[in-house]
Amino acid sequence: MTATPADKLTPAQEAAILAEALPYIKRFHGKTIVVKYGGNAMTDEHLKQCFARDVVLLKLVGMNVVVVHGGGPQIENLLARVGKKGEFIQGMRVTDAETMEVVEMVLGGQVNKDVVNLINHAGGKAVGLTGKDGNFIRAQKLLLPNKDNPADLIDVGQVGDITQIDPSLIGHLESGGFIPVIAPIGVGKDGETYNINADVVAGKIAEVLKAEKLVLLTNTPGVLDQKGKLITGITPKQIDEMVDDGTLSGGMLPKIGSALDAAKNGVKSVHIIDGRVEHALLLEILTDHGVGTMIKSH
Ligand SMILES: Nc1ncnc2c1ncn2[C@@H]1O[C@H](COP(=O)(O)OP(=O)(O)O)[C@@H](O)[C@H]1O
Ligand SMILES: CC(=O)N[C@@H](CCC(=O)OP(=O)(O)O)C(=O)O
Repeated sequence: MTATPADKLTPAQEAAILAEALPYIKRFHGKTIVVKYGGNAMTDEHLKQCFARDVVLLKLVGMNVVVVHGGGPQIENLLARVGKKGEFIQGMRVTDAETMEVVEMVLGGQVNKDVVNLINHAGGKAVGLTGKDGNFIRAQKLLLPNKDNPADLIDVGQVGDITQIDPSLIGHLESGGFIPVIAPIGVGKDGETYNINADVVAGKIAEVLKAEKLVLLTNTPGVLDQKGKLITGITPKQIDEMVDDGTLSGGMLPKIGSALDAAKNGVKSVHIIDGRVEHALLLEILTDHGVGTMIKSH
Protein backbone atom coordinates (compact mmCIF):
# COMPACT_ATOMS: atom_id res chain seq x y z
CA MET A 1 0.00 0.00 0.00
CA THR A 2 1.31 3.46 -0.84
CA ALA A 3 1.90 5.75 2.11
CA THR A 4 -0.51 8.67 2.52
CA PRO A 5 0.95 12.02 3.56
CA ALA A 6 -0.34 12.97 7.01
CA ASP A 7 -2.07 16.08 5.66
CA LYS A 8 -3.89 14.24 2.85
CA LEU A 9 -6.89 11.99 3.36
CA THR A 10 -7.47 8.75 1.50
CA PRO A 11 -10.70 8.60 -0.57
CA ALA A 12 -12.13 6.23 2.07
CA GLN A 13 -11.38 8.72 4.85
CA GLU A 14 -12.89 11.57 2.83
CA ALA A 15 -16.02 9.50 2.19
CA ALA A 16 -16.26 8.63 5.90
CA ILE A 17 -16.19 12.33 6.81
CA LEU A 18 -18.91 13.15 4.28
CA ALA A 19 -21.04 10.25 5.54
CA GLU A 20 -20.64 11.51 9.11
CA ALA A 21 -22.59 14.62 8.08
CA LEU A 22 -25.73 12.67 7.09
CA PRO A 23 -27.41 12.35 10.52
CA TYR A 24 -26.78 16.05 11.16
CA ILE A 25 -28.20 17.06 7.78
CA LYS A 26 -31.29 14.95 8.54
CA ARG A 27 -31.65 16.36 12.05
CA PHE A 28 -31.33 20.00 11.03
CA HIS A 29 -33.14 19.88 7.67
CA GLY A 30 -35.84 22.58 7.64
CA LYS A 31 -34.62 23.93 11.01
CA THR A 32 -33.40 27.45 11.74
CA ILE A 33 -29.74 28.03 12.55
CA VAL A 34 -28.79 31.56 13.67
CA VAL A 35 -25.13 32.41 13.14
CA LYS A 36 -23.53 35.45 14.75
CA TYR A 37 -20.50 36.51 12.75
CA GLY A 38 -18.36 38.68 15.04
CA GLY A 39 -16.32 41.59 13.74
CA ASN A 40 -13.23 40.03 15.24
CA ALA A 41 -13.79 36.82 13.25
CA MET A 42 -14.00 38.63 9.90
CA THR A 43 -10.50 39.95 9.52
CA ASP A 44 -8.86 37.35 7.21
CA GLU A 45 -9.98 37.13 3.55
CA HIS A 46 -9.51 33.36 3.29
CA LEU A 47 -11.45 32.73 6.51
CA LYS A 48 -14.22 35.04 5.30
CA GLN A 49 -14.58 32.97 2.15
CA CYS A 50 -14.62 29.73 4.17
CA PHE A 51 -17.39 31.22 6.32
CA ALA A 52 -19.46 32.22 3.28
CA ARG A 53 -19.08 28.78 1.71
CA ASP A 54 -20.16 27.12 4.97
CA VAL A 55 -23.29 29.29 5.12
CA VAL A 56 -24.18 28.46 1.51
CA LEU A 57 -23.57 24.74 2.04
CA LEU A 58 -25.82 24.65 5.12
CA LYS A 59 -28.54 26.51 3.19
CA LEU A 60 -28.28 24.17 0.20
CA VAL A 61 -28.68 21.08 2.38
CA GLY A 62 -31.96 22.50 3.66
CA MET A 63 -31.25 24.54 6.80
CA ASN A 64 -32.74 28.01 7.30
CA VAL A 65 -29.58 29.96 7.98
CA VAL A 66 -29.90 33.48 9.41
CA VAL A 67 -26.71 35.54 9.74
CA VAL A 68 -26.36 38.37 12.26
CA HIS A 69 -23.07 40.23 11.98
CA GLY A 70 -21.06 42.51 14.25
CA GLY A 71 -18.33 44.91 13.25
CA GLY A 72 -16.78 46.32 16.44
CA PRO A 73 -13.19 46.56 15.06
CA GLN A 74 -14.48 47.99 11.75
CA ILE A 75 -16.39 50.72 13.65
CA GLU A 76 -13.23 51.43 15.64
CA ASN A 77 -11.27 51.96 12.38
CA LEU A 78 -13.69 54.54 11.04
CA LEU A 79 -14.00 56.28 14.42
CA ALA A 80 -10.19 56.64 14.47
CA ARG A 81 -10.35 58.33 11.06
CA VAL A 82 -12.65 61.01 12.48
CA GLY A 83 -10.40 61.35 15.53
CA LYS A 84 -12.56 59.43 18.01
CA LYS A 85 -11.83 56.42 20.19
CA GLY A 86 -14.52 53.99 21.31
CA GLU A 87 -15.42 53.65 24.97
CA PHE A 88 -17.17 50.58 26.35
CA ILE A 89 -19.13 50.05 29.55
CA GLN A 90 -20.12 46.45 30.42
CA GLY A 91 -19.29 45.47 26.80
CA MET A 92 -21.56 48.18 25.31
CA ARG A 93 -20.19 51.01 23.15
CA VAL A 94 -20.98 54.46 24.55
CA THR A 95 -22.84 55.88 21.54
CA ASP A 96 -23.23 59.65 21.13
CA ALA A 97 -24.90 61.09 18.00
CA GLU A 98 -21.67 61.26 15.98
CA THR A 99 -20.68 57.71 16.98
CA MET A 100 -24.17 56.52 15.99
CA GLU A 101 -23.66 57.95 12.49
CA VAL A 102 -20.38 56.06 12.15
CA VAL A 103 -21.90 52.85 13.57
CA GLU A 104 -24.82 52.97 11.13
CA MET A 105 -22.51 53.69 8.20
CA VAL A 106 -20.21 50.80 9.07
CA LEU A 107 -22.73 48.16 10.19
CA GLY A 108 -25.61 48.97 7.84
CA GLY A 109 -23.33 49.86 4.92
CA GLN A 110 -19.78 48.57 4.59
CA VAL A 111 -19.89 45.41 6.73
CA ASN A 112 -23.42 44.36 5.80
CA LYS A 113 -22.76 44.65 2.08
CA ASP A 114 -19.40 42.92 2.44
CA VAL A 115 -21.02 39.87 4.11
CA VAL A 116 -23.89 39.85 1.58
CA ASN A 117 -21.43 40.01 -1.29
CA LEU A 118 -19.26 37.21 0.13
CA ILE A 119 -22.23 34.87 0.50
CA ASN A 120 -23.57 35.70 -2.96
CA HIS A 121 -20.15 35.15 -4.48
CA ALA A 122 -20.08 31.71 -2.81
CA GLY A 123 -23.34 30.83 -4.58
CA GLY A 124 -26.00 31.90 -2.06
CA LYS A 125 -28.79 34.47 -2.30
CA ALA A 126 -28.15 36.83 0.60
CA VAL A 127 -30.22 39.90 1.42
CA GLY A 128 -28.93 42.57 3.81
CA LEU A 129 -31.19 44.14 6.44
CA THR A 130 -31.00 46.42 9.43
CA GLY A 131 -33.74 46.53 12.06
CA LYS A 132 -35.09 49.61 10.24
CA ASP A 133 -36.18 47.49 7.27
CA GLY A 134 -39.86 46.82 7.81
CA ASN A 135 -39.25 48.16 11.37
CA PHE A 136 -38.45 44.58 12.25
CA ILE A 137 -36.18 45.27 15.27
CA ARG A 138 -37.85 47.72 17.65
CA ALA A 139 -35.80 49.14 20.50
CA GLN A 140 -35.80 51.66 23.30
CA LYS A 141 -32.94 53.33 25.12
CA LEU A 142 -30.90 50.91 27.21
CA LEU A 143 -29.88 51.92 30.73
CA LEU A 144 -27.24 49.71 32.35
CA PRO A 145 -27.40 48.63 36.00
CA ASN A 146 -24.76 50.07 38.31
CA LYS A 147 -23.47 47.15 40.40
CA ASP A 148 -22.22 49.45 43.17
CA ASN A 149 -25.46 51.40 43.44
CA PRO A 150 -28.56 49.55 42.15
CA ALA A 151 -30.71 52.71 42.38
CA ASP A 152 -28.43 54.40 39.86
CA LEU A 153 -28.60 53.55 36.11
CA ILE A 154 -25.82 54.17 33.58
CA ASP A 155 -26.65 56.09 30.38
CA VAL A 156 -24.57 54.87 27.41
CA GLY A 157 -26.23 57.09 24.77
CA GLN A 158 -28.04 55.66 21.74
CA VAL A 159 -27.66 52.02 22.72
CA GLY A 160 -30.81 50.00 22.21
CA ASP A 161 -32.68 47.53 24.35
CA ILE A 162 -34.79 45.30 22.08
CA THR A 163 -38.52 45.63 22.73
CA GLN A 164 -39.85 43.59 19.82
CA ILE A 165 -38.70 41.55 16.82
CA ASP A 166 -41.09 40.88 13.95
CA PRO A 167 -40.09 37.53 12.45
CA SER A 168 -42.32 37.83 9.36
CA LEU A 169 -39.76 39.61 7.16
CA ILE A 170 -37.23 36.83 7.80
CA GLY A 171 -39.94 34.25 7.07
CA HIS A 172 -40.69 35.87 3.69
CA LEU A 173 -37.02 35.88 2.75
CA GLU A 174 -36.59 32.26 3.79
CA SER A 175 -39.56 31.12 1.77
CA GLY A 176 -37.96 32.73 -1.29
CA GLY A 177 -34.70 30.85 -0.66
CA PHE A 178 -32.84 33.97 0.53
CA ILE A 179 -30.35 34.14 3.39
CA PRO A 180 -31.07 37.12 5.67
CA VAL A 181 -27.92 39.01 6.73
CA ILE A 182 -28.78 41.29 9.64
CA ALA A 183 -26.94 44.35 10.95
CA PRO A 184 -27.58 45.03 14.66
CA ILE A 185 -29.39 48.35 14.38
CA GLY A 186 -32.80 48.96 15.91
CA VAL A 187 -35.47 51.61 15.48
CA GLY A 188 -37.33 53.46 18.25
CA LYS A 189 -41.02 54.31 18.28
CA ASP A 190 -40.31 57.82 16.97
CA GLY A 191 -37.88 56.59 14.33
CA GLU A 192 -34.73 56.99 16.47
CA THR A 193 -31.72 54.87 15.50
CA TYR A 194 -30.25 52.52 18.09
CA ASN A 195 -26.90 50.74 18.23
CA ILE A 196 -27.41 47.23 19.62
CA ASN A 197 -24.76 44.71 20.54
CA ALA A 198 -24.73 42.06 17.81
CA ASP A 199 -24.69 39.13 20.25
CA VAL A 200 -27.85 40.49 21.86
CA VAL A 201 -29.58 40.76 18.46
CA ALA A 202 -28.47 37.24 17.47
CA GLY A 203 -29.74 35.78 20.76
CA LYS A 204 -33.14 37.48 20.55
CA ILE A 205 -33.60 36.57 16.88
CA ALA A 206 -32.78 32.95 17.70
CA GLU A 207 -35.41 33.02 20.47
CA VAL A 208 -38.11 34.62 18.34
CA LEU A 209 -37.47 32.24 15.42
CA LYS A 210 -37.41 29.26 17.83
CA ALA A 211 -34.06 28.34 16.34
CA GLU A 212 -32.57 24.88 16.68
CA LYS A 213 -29.11 26.32 17.13
CA LEU A 214 -27.37 29.60 17.87
CA VAL A 215 -23.68 29.70 16.96
CA LEU A 216 -21.59 32.71 17.99
CA LEU A 217 -18.33 32.95 16.03
CA THR A 218 -15.65 34.96 17.78
CA ASN A 219 -11.89 35.30 18.16
CA THR A 220 -11.24 32.96 21.07
CA PRO A 221 -11.44 29.14 21.20
CA GLY A 222 -14.60 29.58 23.30
CA VAL A 223 -15.07 30.52 26.97
CA LEU A 224 -11.74 30.27 28.77
CA ASP A 225 -11.18 29.66 32.48
CA GLN A 226 -8.81 31.64 34.72
CA LYS A 227 -5.84 29.66 33.38
CA GLY A 228 -6.86 30.27 29.77
CA LYS A 229 -8.11 26.70 29.29
CA LEU A 230 -11.17 26.06 27.10
CA ILE A 231 -14.39 25.19 28.95
CA THR A 232 -16.36 22.86 26.64
CA GLY A 233 -19.68 23.13 28.52
CA ILE A 234 -20.75 25.86 30.92
CA THR A 235 -23.71 26.09 33.34
CA PRO A 236 -25.54 29.22 34.61
CA LYS A 237 -23.92 28.72 38.03
CA GLN A 238 -20.41 28.64 36.54
CA ILE A 239 -21.23 31.74 34.50
CA ASP A 240 -22.34 33.67 37.63
CA GLU A 241 -19.14 32.70 39.43
CA MET A 242 -16.94 33.67 36.49
CA VAL A 243 -18.67 37.05 36.08
CA ASP A 244 -18.31 37.74 39.83
CA ASP A 245 -14.59 36.88 39.94
CA GLY A 246 -13.86 38.79 36.72
CA THR A 247 -12.85 35.77 34.59
CA LEU A 248 -15.56 36.81 32.13
CA SER A 249 -15.19 40.43 31.05
CA GLY A 250 -15.48 42.94 28.20
CA GLY A 251 -17.16 41.74 25.01
CA MET A 252 -17.67 38.29 26.56
CA LEU A 253 -20.25 39.73 29.00
CA PRO A 254 -23.04 40.54 26.50
CA LYS A 255 -22.08 37.41 24.54
CA ILE A 256 -22.47 34.98 27.44
CA GLY A 257 -25.58 36.82 28.72
CA SER A 258 -27.32 36.52 25.33
CA ALA A 259 -26.19 32.95 24.90
CA LEU A 260 -27.62 31.98 28.29
CA ASP A 261 -30.92 33.84 27.68
CA ALA A 262 -31.30 32.03 24.34
CA ALA A 263 -30.57 28.62 25.94
CA LYS A 264 -33.12 29.30 28.72
CA ASN A 265 -35.73 30.55 26.26
CA GLY A 266 -36.01 27.53 24.02
CA VAL A 267 -33.05 27.61 21.61
CA LYS A 268 -32.04 23.94 21.66
CA SER A 269 -28.27 24.39 21.55
CA VAL A 270 -26.06 27.44 21.90
CA HIS A 271 -22.34 27.51 21.14
CA ILE A 272 -19.51 30.04 21.30
CA ILE A 273 -16.85 28.95 18.80
CA ASP A 274 -13.58 30.11 17.27
CA GLY A 275 -14.20 31.92 14.00
CA ARG A 276 -10.46 31.87 13.29
CA VAL A 277 -10.60 28.13 12.61
CA GLU A 278 -11.25 27.26 8.95
CA HIS A 279 -14.80 25.94 8.45
CA ALA A 280 -15.55 26.19 12.19
CA LEU A 281 -19.25 26.40 11.35
CA LEU A 282 -19.28 23.14 9.40
CA LEU A 283 -17.31 21.38 12.11
CA GLU A 284 -19.80 22.53 14.73
CA ILE A 285 -22.95 21.68 12.82
CA LEU A 286 -22.12 18.70 10.60
CA THR A 287 -19.55 16.62 12.46
CA ASP A 288 -19.20 14.69 15.71
CA HIS A 289 -16.48 17.08 16.83
CA GLY A 290 -18.25 19.93 18.60
CA VAL A 291 -15.86 22.86 18.85
CA GLY A 292 -15.80 25.67 21.41
CA THR A 293 -18.13 26.08 24.41
CA MET A 294 -21.70 24.87 24.71
CA ILE A 295 -23.89 27.03 26.95
CA LYS A 296 -26.25 24.94 29.07
CA SER A 297 -29.64 26.20 30.27
CA HIS A 298 -29.31 24.62 33.74
N1 LIG B 1 -13.27 34.19 29.97
C1 LIG B 1 -13.14 34.61 28.71
N2 LIG B 1 -12.98 33.70 27.71
C2 LIG B 1 -12.82 34.08 26.43
N3 LIG B 1 -12.81 35.39 26.03
C3 LIG B 1 -12.98 36.35 26.97
C4 LIG B 1 -13.15 36.00 28.34
N4 LIG B 1 -13.31 37.16 29.04
C5 LIG B 1 -13.20 38.17 28.17
N5 LIG B 1 -13.01 37.71 26.92
C6 LIG B 1 -12.83 38.57 25.75
O1 LIG B 1 -14.00 38.56 24.93
C7 LIG B 1 -13.60 38.73 23.58
C8 LIG B 1 -14.72 38.33 22.64
O2 LIG B 1 -15.73 39.34 22.63
P1 LIG B 1 -15.74 40.47 21.49
O3 LIG B 1 -14.43 41.15 21.45
O4 LIG B 1 -16.94 41.31 21.71
O5 LIG B 1 -15.83 39.59 20.17
P2 LIG B 1 -16.82 39.61 18.92
O6 LIG B 1 -16.39 40.75 18.05
O7 LIG B 1 -16.58 38.28 18.29
O8 LIG B 1 -18.23 39.74 19.45
C9 LIG B 1 -12.35 37.90 23.50
O9 LIG B 1 -11.51 38.25 22.43
C10 LIG B 1 -11.68 38.13 24.84
O10 LIG B 1 -10.78 39.20 24.76
C1 LIG C 1 -23.92 48.65 21.71
C2 LIG C 1 -22.72 48.05 21.05
O1 LIG C 1 -21.71 47.82 21.70
N1 LIG C 1 -22.82 47.77 19.74
C3 LIG C 1 -21.76 47.19 18.99
C4 LIG C 1 -22.34 46.70 17.66
C5 LIG C 1 -21.35 45.91 16.84
C6 LIG C 1 -20.96 44.59 17.51
O2 LIG C 1 -21.58 44.09 18.44
O3 LIG C 1 -19.84 44.03 16.91
P1 LIG C 1 -19.01 42.75 17.42
O4 LIG C 1 -19.92 41.60 17.46
O5 LIG C 1 -17.97 42.64 16.36
O6 LIG C 1 -18.42 43.06 18.77
C7 LIG C 1 -20.62 48.23 18.73
O7 LIG C 1 -20.93 49.42 18.57
O8 LIG C 1 -19.46 47.81 18.65
